[in-house]
Amino acid sequence: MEREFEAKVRMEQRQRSSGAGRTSNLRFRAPQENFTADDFGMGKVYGVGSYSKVVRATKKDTGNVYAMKIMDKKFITKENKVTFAKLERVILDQLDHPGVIRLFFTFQDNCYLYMALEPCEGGDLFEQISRKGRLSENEARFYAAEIVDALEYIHGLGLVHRDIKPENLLLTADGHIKIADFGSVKPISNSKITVLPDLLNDKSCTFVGTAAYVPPEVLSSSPSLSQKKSSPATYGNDLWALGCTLYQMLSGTSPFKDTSDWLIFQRIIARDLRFPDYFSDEASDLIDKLLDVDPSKRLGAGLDGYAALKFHPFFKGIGWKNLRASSPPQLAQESDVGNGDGTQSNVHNTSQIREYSISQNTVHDGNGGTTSSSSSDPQTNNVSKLVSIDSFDSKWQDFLEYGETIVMTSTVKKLHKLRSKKVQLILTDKPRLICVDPNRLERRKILWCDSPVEVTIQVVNNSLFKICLPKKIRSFEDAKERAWQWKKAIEGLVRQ
Ligand SMILES: Nc1ncnc2c1ncn2[C@@H]1O[C@H](COP(=O)(O)OP(=O)(O)OP(=O)(O)O)[C@@H](O)[C@H]1O
Repeated sequence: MEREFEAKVRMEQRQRSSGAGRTSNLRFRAPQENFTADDFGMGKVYGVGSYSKVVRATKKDTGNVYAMKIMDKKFITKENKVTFAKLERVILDQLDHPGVIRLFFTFQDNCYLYMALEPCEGGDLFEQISRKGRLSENEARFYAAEIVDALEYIHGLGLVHRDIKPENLLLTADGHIKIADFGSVKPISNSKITVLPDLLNDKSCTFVGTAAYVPPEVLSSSPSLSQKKSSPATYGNDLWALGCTLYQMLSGTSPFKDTSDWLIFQRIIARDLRFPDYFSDEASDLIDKLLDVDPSKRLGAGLDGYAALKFHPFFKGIGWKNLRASSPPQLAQESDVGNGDGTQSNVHNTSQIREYSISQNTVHDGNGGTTSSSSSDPQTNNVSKLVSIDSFDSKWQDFLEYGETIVMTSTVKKLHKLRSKKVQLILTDKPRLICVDPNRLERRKILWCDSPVEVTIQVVNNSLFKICLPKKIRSFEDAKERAWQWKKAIEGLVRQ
């Protein structure tokens, strides 16, 4: 795998030195350094994405702090994510806007690629919505304005982000928005951004976004999402996602939220959109215009689109020229509990749809969940992805025995009567299912280990599942909606 990765990089370098393509004179602003991981003190994990882990890293000699995006070369090669990683590197290198995460430098070693990014200590917009339940109109207006300002810049360069969602909208320590995660970006034909031709043409770049924020035209252009057919990338994609994000800020949940991706897609295609009555007329009107089924008619698309968007009555009072100098909303801290209507249902609804099929073979299980009869089952595919990315996180290594590997892990809620407790569930290849206190980093229990003991998993819905042991049933809620993945992973190990 590693060789394959190096070969791809070498091929890219050869193409560059032979002058092929539009990047023959591409010089990186953010240099490729000869640093090693030992040059940094690695701190807390900011977040884990589908192909990376982002860690707070302090350069030992300068004391400078970075958000270090670390990608396992074997993992990204195996999962065909090399293009995403390279594309993000090349694009971020050329972006310069206060509303976009800045890339400072990159380096690599035998196993990992490292991207030193500007750190965002305020978490992401999803967390703010979760903590507050829902945002006030003033708060939502401010964040929406900063997103519009950054999108105007990105679109002005001829780029479509294609994965705008609250999780990718990060917050600085003082509360300003920065757009992150440019792995799905698509340059349009006359883009001002320089990109290697192989990055533009690579088939592994097929991408349709994140279920809850995907516009209807992307769904109707790929009846089976497994088809390697490029979805039409237009600025309208991001404007639709902006409309969904604004709706989510104001209500606490995304507008087409449902219990499975399949049902979400049905609601998007039917534009099954309902506005809560506490939305102001201006907010409803703006969202309505961003969620136009015709991408070219969405407010913000078209030639003078951004002027029309910025002058919408919802944005009345926004000082567009001084946005970054004006005071952002107060950030809610982790201990703050939201009490709006959105709190209860505010679980991540962001499963990413990249190259697998969700169409004909998906059937409903009668419990509000879905399962699939085919080998291209998304849930099954996700399990194999998680095997790698979860093993990538070494925080839980202390709980393992020698040679034991993590198959899947998640912070979940253990539900008991009316109470719930946060626990870290760790499934290993031994196999064992370990329950850890994630705050104290102490082992609480081994729920199950390889023995003649029968274990089955009952899925209640995408988030809720029960681990059924002969003498005990324990209920859990996985906010990342991985109930089906837990079932497949645990029962898969039982069968082996
Ligand atoms: N600059 C940053 N500062 C602080 N946290 C960050 C930064 N960049 C990313 N993160 C955190 O790390 C998480 C993963 O980052 P990112 O989305 O870039 O990874 P990814 O592997 O491309 O994931 P995916 O494509 O699944 O969203 C983010 O959701 C966020 O919580």
